[in-house]
Amino acid sequence: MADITLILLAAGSSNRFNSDVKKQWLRIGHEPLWQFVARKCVETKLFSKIIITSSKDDIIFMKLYDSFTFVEGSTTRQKSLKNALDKVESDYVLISDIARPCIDEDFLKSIISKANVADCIVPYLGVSDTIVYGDKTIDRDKIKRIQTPQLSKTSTLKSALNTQTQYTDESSAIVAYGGSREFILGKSDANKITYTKDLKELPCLRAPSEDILSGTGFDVHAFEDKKEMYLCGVKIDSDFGFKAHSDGDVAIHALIDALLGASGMGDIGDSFPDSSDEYKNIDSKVLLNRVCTKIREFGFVIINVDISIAAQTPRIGSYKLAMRETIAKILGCETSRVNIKATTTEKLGFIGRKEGVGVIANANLKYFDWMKI
Ligand SMILES: Nc1ccn([C@@H]2O[C@H](COP(=O)(O)OP(=O)(O)OP(=O)(O)O)[C@@H](O)[C@H]2O)c(=O)n1
Ligand SMILES: C[C@](O)(CO)[C@H](O)COP(=O)(O)O
Repeated sequence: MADITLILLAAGSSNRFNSDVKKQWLRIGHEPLWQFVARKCVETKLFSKIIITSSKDDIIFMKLYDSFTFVEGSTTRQKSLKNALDKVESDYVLISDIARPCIDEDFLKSIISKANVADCIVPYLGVSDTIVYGDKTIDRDKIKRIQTPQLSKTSTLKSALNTQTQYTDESSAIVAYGGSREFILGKSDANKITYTKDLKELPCLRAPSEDILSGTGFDVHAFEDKKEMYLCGVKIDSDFGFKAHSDGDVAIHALIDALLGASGMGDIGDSFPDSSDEYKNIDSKVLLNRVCTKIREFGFVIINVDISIAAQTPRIGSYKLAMRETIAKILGCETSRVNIKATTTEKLGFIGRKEGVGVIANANLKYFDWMKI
């Protein structure tokens, strides 16, 4: 069998999908869609290497899920593809949109079996409706809806893409370059998710798991004179604040770790390293907002959070409602889904000696149910 590298393109921004969730992160059972597709392709044993293109922001999290070769994408499909092609050494390369999740082994084999027939093997579907272009009814038998996966000779495709012209698929680039293209009949299972309505047409997609995912976060900060104090995003009336690289909002930091824990997305230092100047004195509400956006993009919904603040000083009671409201607004949930508790440590330990504050937070998430869209 020919040596074939598979490139799965997953660096798009899902604009037309128009949802909080990016289509490549929709959950099939527990798996994000990109992993569901890649795993099925691994199981076919047809490929010597699998490369996945993804946005720079997503790659760090994808690496927590699996050990494929991840390559940073770019602003267009073709530019993302070129980044991945730089890593291809095999004679043939099969390229597919991650947004075509229901391609199966038989379909892949039927495309690969034509490897020697042309420079690019392309699946297509015909159309059965009348087609009008401007005022003119055109011959619909000449219309082809082009699908992926497409199999190309690697050297031909690399040469064909050595251009500034942007093509919407590999076969168009190869034909424009003077290469040959062989069409084979595609299938509706290989249709692409572009809009949310497309999901209903794809038979292989299982519902997301109904499991509840729970995470815990813990953080401590020492007091520091002459700083403003923020807890849960609320300014506290105090002569001192917290020693920290950021604004020191220890409660938001614990909450971020709880959310990252529940979603399996590492910890706060992985996302916002304290070695980076970008985060110096940063408002922790901005960090929480970024984490919430990512959590939603990756297919999670926040159920509730619970925050326990251990402080001998300051007294928290009068701030609790403002804290709940501030956090709920950032989380995009009802105030009732955010609970704030406070306790002293009965003057024991570093908290009791008024040297700092400790916070434990808990978060519960579920998967976004795209079947209800
Ligand atoms: N800069 C880009 C744009 C697209 N793609 C990938 O190319 C495939 C086809 O693109 P499309 O369906 O248009 O996806 P998006 O670009 O995400 O969608 P939209 O145009 O609606 O934002 C997708 O699997 C997408 O992830 C990519 O790798 N890099
Ligand atoms: C490659 C493709 O899927 C073939 O139909 C299509 O051209 C991708 O276009 P998009 O605008 O990037 O979705």
